[in-house]
Amino acid sequence: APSTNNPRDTETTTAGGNDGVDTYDYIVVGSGPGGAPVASNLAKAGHSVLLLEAGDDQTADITTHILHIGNPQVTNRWDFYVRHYSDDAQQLRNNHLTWKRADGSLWVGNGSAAPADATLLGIYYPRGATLGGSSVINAAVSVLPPRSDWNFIETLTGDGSWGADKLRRIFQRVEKNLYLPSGTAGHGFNGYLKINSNDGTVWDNNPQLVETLKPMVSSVGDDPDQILSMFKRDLNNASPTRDQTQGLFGLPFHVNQTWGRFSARNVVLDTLNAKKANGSPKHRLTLKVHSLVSRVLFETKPGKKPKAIGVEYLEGQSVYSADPRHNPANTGTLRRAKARREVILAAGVFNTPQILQLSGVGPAAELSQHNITLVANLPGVGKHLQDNPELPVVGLANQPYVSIPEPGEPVCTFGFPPDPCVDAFRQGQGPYTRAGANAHAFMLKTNHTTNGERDIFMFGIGNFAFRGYWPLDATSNIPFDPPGTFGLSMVKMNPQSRAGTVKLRSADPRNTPLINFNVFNNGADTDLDAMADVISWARRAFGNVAAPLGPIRPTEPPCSSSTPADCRPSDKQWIKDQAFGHHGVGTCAIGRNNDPDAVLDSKFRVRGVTGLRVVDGSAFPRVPGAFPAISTFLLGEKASDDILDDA
Ligand SMILES: Cc1cc2nc3c(=O)[nH]c(=O)nc-3n(C[C@H](O)[C@H](O)[C@H](O)COP(=O)(O)OP(=O)(O)OC[C@H]3O[C@@H](n4cnc5c(N)ncnc54)[C@H](O)[C@@H]3O)c2cc1C
Repeated sequence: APSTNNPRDTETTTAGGNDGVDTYDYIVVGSGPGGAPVASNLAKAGHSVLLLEAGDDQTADITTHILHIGNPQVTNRWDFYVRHYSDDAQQLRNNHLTWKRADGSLWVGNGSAAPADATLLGIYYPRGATLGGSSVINAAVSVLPPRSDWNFIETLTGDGSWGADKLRRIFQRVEKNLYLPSGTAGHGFNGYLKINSNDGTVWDNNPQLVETLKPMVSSVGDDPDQILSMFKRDLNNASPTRDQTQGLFGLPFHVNQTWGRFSARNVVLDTLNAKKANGSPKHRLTLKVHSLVSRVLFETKPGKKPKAIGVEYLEGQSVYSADPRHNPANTGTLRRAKARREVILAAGVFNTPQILQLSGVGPAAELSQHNITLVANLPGVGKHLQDNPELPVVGLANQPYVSIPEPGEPVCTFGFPPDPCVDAFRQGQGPYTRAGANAHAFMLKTNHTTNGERDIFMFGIGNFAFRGYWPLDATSNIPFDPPGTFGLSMVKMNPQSRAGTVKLRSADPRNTPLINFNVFNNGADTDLDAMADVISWARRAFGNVAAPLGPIRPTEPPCSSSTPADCRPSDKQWIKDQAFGHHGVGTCAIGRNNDPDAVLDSKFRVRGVTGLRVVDGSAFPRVPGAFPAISTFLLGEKASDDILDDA
């Protein structure tokens, strides 16, 4: 069934001007890490809540439960194509541009190699569009941001309910830590948000990876002979020096005891399925999937700010054009729902600003181009899009990386059927029930850190380098990595560039917006120099990997010279050309009262109107740390507190 209604939750009111439209206390739009906790907490507090989600509920798809194979699928993702630059010449240098050919097929490669009949779509940027949002398709890396990211919001807004200590307490409230001794300071053990880390055994089966990481450990002054204990160091520890501490750590993930994905979907379903003793629903939560919200409805009265009183949505499967299953003939059925108290937008970094703009809340000049009636002139809606630039430093070892199988265990095909590891997973056994070899993080502080904190996050992969995303059904000129490839993925934290934009392509709510990340714009040298330093550092570390595996020969970024200074200009150009991202935030940012670009106040309220908040990745004024999912869950929790305080 496309929707799950608790009949007594909906009140179809014919009196009081509600026009026979279903009315709830709150309407939440989007069920990712931002929206799911809000919908759940408001319902648990006794309110009636309608949660509208454009995607499906894919709980029945086993791949959405197995982190090791849970990639974006046609059933759970939206395909966006973005620009990194306004400058066409620079844009065309990216090796992962997706193009559409005359026969409708997709091709991936840079501008110099594109077939003559190909039209540029852009750089592929998938988002989760399913119950649970992107937390159902992400890599589930679960890292708290540095304290400074939360303190920044406190300083920016002067709101003492922000700040690192406050958010750490929220984390403790919601975390269900599965990898540390109960009672470990700074962690929670009784919450809902399951976070697990490696138990150390994976490293026995991946000795070459361990050898590869040893020179990196030495480079920050740590003892490589102690490396196995470092894999269990807690990256989310509460030490006051955490954000300055370099070196190797274990990497936590939002998964359960047997490495099954825990996502925002669980938060919704657990609330929806909770029952009273008599078997009736415990909470007044109504979920409607296949519901693409097209605009917020406002009530306007003289002398008062416009008040959000509900939403319009298109009911139907795959109505949005980014859905790979989209059929343009499917226009959906227009529906309305009303909110007595508030509407909360949590549709993600691209769709929340799109909904606001379609509703008349955004930059006045842009809205008038699309003949949208202005409700509130907020120039910051869709501005300040930002991301963590990511790039692998790649090398070739003298041997292939071999992961030693546990005796008697099947060989996994990573989702290609028949995959014997899927059956084993269903029985709580096999390789998919344990941490993979990517369950480590190497943290580095470069000379370009702007605040004395570590500014680079890394992890290493054998036989493969992660160069970003492109449509899997595309043909491409991207070569396969030979066995022995070592891909050291680096993620730039605290990126300085915050100049991306999300603008309406048209007033059709089924159309995707125009997205340009404008990467390496402001503060470009800080980010580029930090990443270029890491490339030089990694080449040195590769050269120090012991025989017979090493030394590892650096292959990418390409540079034939052995003199680091000679490589630097081409390295910086390579970073500009090939860095990618998938952590976009900031398009409806919280900001100070006198900032014209501040879309939200410190309580997530949309300025210029009442009854409307934004609670998702768009609200961050800067990218939280290296990975935003856990920070977004915490936003959802904090916003729940703020909304209930006002209720
Ligand atoms: C492939 C991939 C890998 C990632 N890996 C990691 C990682 O390992 N660790 C990490 O921390 N972060 C990772 N991220 C990022 C992280 O998952 C997101 O930052 C996070 O999920 C954002 O949460 P959100 O609530 O803002 O939006 P989302 O999770 O994107 O949820 C938005 C929801 O709103 C729905 N929606 C959109 N428009 C409408 C509409 N008009 N009407 C109704 N519903 C709508 C969407 O269908 C979606 O379900 C990854 C993201 C991707 C895509």
